[in-house]
Amino acid sequence: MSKAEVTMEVGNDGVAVITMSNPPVNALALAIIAGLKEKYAEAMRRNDVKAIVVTGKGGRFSGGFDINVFQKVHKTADLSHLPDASIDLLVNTVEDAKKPSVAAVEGLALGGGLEVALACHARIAAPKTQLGLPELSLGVIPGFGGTQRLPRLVGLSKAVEMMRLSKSISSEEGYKLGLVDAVVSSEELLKVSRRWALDIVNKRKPWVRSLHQTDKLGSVSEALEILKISRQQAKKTVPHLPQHQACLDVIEEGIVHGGYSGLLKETKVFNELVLSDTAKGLIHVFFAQRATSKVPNVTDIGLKPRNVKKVAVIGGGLMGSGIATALIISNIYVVLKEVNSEYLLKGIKTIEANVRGLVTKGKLTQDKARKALSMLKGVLDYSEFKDVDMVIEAVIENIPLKQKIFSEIEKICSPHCILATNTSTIDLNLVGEKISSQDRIIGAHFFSPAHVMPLLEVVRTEKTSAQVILDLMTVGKAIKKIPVVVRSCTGFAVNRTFFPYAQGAHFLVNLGVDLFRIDRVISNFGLPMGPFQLQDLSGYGVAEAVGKEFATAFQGRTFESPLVNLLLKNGRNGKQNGRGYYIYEKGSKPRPDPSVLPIIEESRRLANIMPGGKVLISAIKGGFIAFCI
Ligand SMILES: CCCCCCCCCCCCC[C@H](O)CC(=O)SCCNC(=O)CCNC(=O)[C@H](O)C(C)(C)COP(=O)(O)OP(=O)(O)OC[C@H]1O[C@@H](n2cnc3c(N)ncnc32)[C@H](O)[C@@H]1OP(=O)(O)O
Repeated sequence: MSKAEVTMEVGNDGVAVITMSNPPVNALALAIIAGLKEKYAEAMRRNDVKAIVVTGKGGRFSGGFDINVFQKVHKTADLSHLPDASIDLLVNTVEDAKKPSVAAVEGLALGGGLEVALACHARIAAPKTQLGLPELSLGVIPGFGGTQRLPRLVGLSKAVEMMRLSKSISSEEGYKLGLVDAVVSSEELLKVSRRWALDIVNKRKPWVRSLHQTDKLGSVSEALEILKISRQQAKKTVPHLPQHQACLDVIEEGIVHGGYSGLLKETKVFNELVLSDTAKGLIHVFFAQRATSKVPNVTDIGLKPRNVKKVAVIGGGLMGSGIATALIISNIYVVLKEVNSEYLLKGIKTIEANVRGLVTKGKLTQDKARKALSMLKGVLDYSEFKDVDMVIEAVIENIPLKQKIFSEIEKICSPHCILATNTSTIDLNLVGEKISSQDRIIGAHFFSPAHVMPLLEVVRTEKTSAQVILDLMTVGKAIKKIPVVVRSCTGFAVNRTFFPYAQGAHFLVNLGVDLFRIDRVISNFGLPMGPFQLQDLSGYGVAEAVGKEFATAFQGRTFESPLVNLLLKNGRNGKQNGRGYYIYEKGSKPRPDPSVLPIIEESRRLANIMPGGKVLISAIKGGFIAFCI
């Protein structure tokens, strides 16, 4: 691991180029921050230095403050790891220095990295550079002045949107907004930045200290109105996350009392949030998510991923069409196979609707949508399977059917073709029982909607080869998923965890607890929705199939609720046919469906676990909540 360092080179033009180097993202480790202070002090002392350019090595400016430091703080609860650099470094040393600084920004400038650039007197960026303040996604707020400088450069509304959604913008958009002073090619970046710095010295360019700019803030009353609306949005969408309101409070402090006061409050609030449970949890997730990409004896044995250009998806239902969508929008050619023209057309229509939905949400351009759909071919047989690099089977959770399909595709596909199943629960050894090439069997368990949800369970058996695992992990990353490698057992990781949770919910309902109250308790606890609304989304057929698998795998240890089967008999299948626990009407939130209550009563009668169940409500309620936590 090359060490973190800050270098400085002074050119004949009198410009000192200070370069941060801390691969792979030039994170602002404490050594980098100390190095910046040291080089700046030297640059200020030297008479041959007229101006400074700050840049990052390796085509990236900086990915922000070193998040490892937060982990150190969490372990020790010792904030001294976080001495104040916002004022000391970025105000006193950079922004208020007697010599101007220009940031030469390439690749990405995120968090503290962008904040260093904001403290400079101009920013020159290479094309498509990623600029953002994603600190709220880590449970904190920008702590190097971003809450004050960003609104003063791009305007309050845009700044609040970028911070609250941890949404980056490109250097091109930054130029339009006034965050970036010029966008030039990588080759020109340093030259233009040096010239810009000298132009500031010679008064040919403005010497801008963004902390003191107010022209983009509008009037205080307008600003307070924007913040009021943002507060209401945060209260509604993320009521459990303290960093959102805290960020708005800090921004307001600076608007009402001035940028410097805002900085002082920012540092205080930042240090409080660093120790919050939310920050501890989200920073753990940050590293845990990256740790999943390191799989012993797979990613560390020198294997190179093979190029997967063409994938066959078998089954154009909810999951198959979602998987096909995820592949084609990432430029992977898809052959979608169904058993008849009606189902095939339905699958293709679903994919087209998925792609249109992404365009409507601004997640895909029209051109990319057209290109994606051009990479989809519907078939009714295996004739196009000879040259596919991977097959993903996504048919119903029926073991004999899956075994039949795998026998067929093993005969038709090339010997290197990856044979994947999207099963959510069935043991892969069972799925592949009838084929010989067990090393190519792997689970590609997507989560509905497959073209949206980021998690991809990569399920391996004892025989799955390291190459196949690596190939699927690579495809997962290419289609913007987070691949997590798990072993093959009933339920793999997610459903094995989810199943007892769902069981508990059904247990309580059959004990007499109000179903809709359970959903309210869970959504008030902070999950996106309760177990029954979620069951409406995934459909009752899945719930019944998964329930049977678990009952078989854990005989005598599961509670078999009659409710799902009664619902199916009553012609209900959740949101899919508009008849679930809730009523689904376009444009409005799901409403409890009173016509489901008699079915629930019937389930209680059949389950007969506790007549009425009233006596246990308090204990159960406590137990259930504890259970969910
Ligand atoms: C004078 C002395 C005084 C000392 C002062 C002390 C400070 C004072 C108080 C602190 C104030 C800080 C204020 C600041 O506002 C806070 C922040 O900046 S928080 C961090 C904000 N940045 C981010 O959230 C970005 C996080 N990273 C990413 O989004 C992505 O990594 C990326 C940068 C977009 C790159 O993505 P990829 O190319 O996919 O690469 P990976 O994600 O796999 O990452 C590769 C590798 O790098 C590690 N890494 C990435 N970012 C950071 C980081 N910011 N800090 C530490 N490490 C980082 C990542 O974990 C991977 O590591 P690996 O898994 O390979 O070991």
